[in-house]
Amino acid sequence: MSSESKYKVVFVRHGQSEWNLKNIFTGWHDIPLSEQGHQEATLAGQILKQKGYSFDLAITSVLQRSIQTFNHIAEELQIHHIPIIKSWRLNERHYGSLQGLNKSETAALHGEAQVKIWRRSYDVRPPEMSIDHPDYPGKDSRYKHIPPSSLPKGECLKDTVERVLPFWTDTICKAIIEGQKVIVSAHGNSLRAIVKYLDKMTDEQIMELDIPTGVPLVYELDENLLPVKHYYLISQEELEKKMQEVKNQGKAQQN
Ligand SMILES: O=C(O)[C@@H](CO)OP(=O)(O)O
Repeated sequence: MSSESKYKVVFVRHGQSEWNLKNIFTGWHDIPLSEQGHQEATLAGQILKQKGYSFDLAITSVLQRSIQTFNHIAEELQIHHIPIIKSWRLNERHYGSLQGLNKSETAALHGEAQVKIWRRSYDVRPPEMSIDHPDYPGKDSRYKHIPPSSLPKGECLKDTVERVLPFWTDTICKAIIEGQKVIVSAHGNSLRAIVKYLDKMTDEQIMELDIPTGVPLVYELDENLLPVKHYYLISQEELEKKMQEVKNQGKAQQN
């Protein structure tokens, strides 16, 4: 089995959004970056520039926080000209009727253990969103090409894996094999879906993985697109701090 690195792909979770800041379940709700999120995305671009990265193709979800994040990176790297593929398949995990609720208040009401199950279990779905909910994707013209039966009303990570992986294989892997340098600007849980697949993580292992906002994550892949190694482009200390911040969002009391 080859373990030589042949390709690199860079993932980045969008910078902090307005709803990350307010600690609200977000999912497919289309909320912009916060001031801190804009700064994190700019910093991600500066780090990539400083380390000599450049890209031929950008891939984002159809949610503005991922697109804004790439735009900051494009600004820093001066790569506004490269093609961007935007796909709903990279959207955040759909959080069902939890979307719009504060995570700490939900933990105070239902318990931290239940919130951890909703946030991080592999195959337990959050409560379903009704089709009357203002955020129901069937009301949004950007999803009109998707058959209603494929539109989520609330996903567990397993559901997200099932919609992300065909896109990973058919579009992202294809571009990587063609020799394109690809950056993927997406979301905490759509990236957890890809990472679980790449690193063959168990359903238990993935529960403990949190992806911080606005930090480039490099995967080196062999000729068969199997991972050789991966690393974040910030110090271990900063990384642990940022990962812990994500974990803490499910606590009834912050701090
Ligand atoms: O609210 C969400 O959509 C996600 C990402 O921000 O949160 P969590 O980390 O709780 O899965």
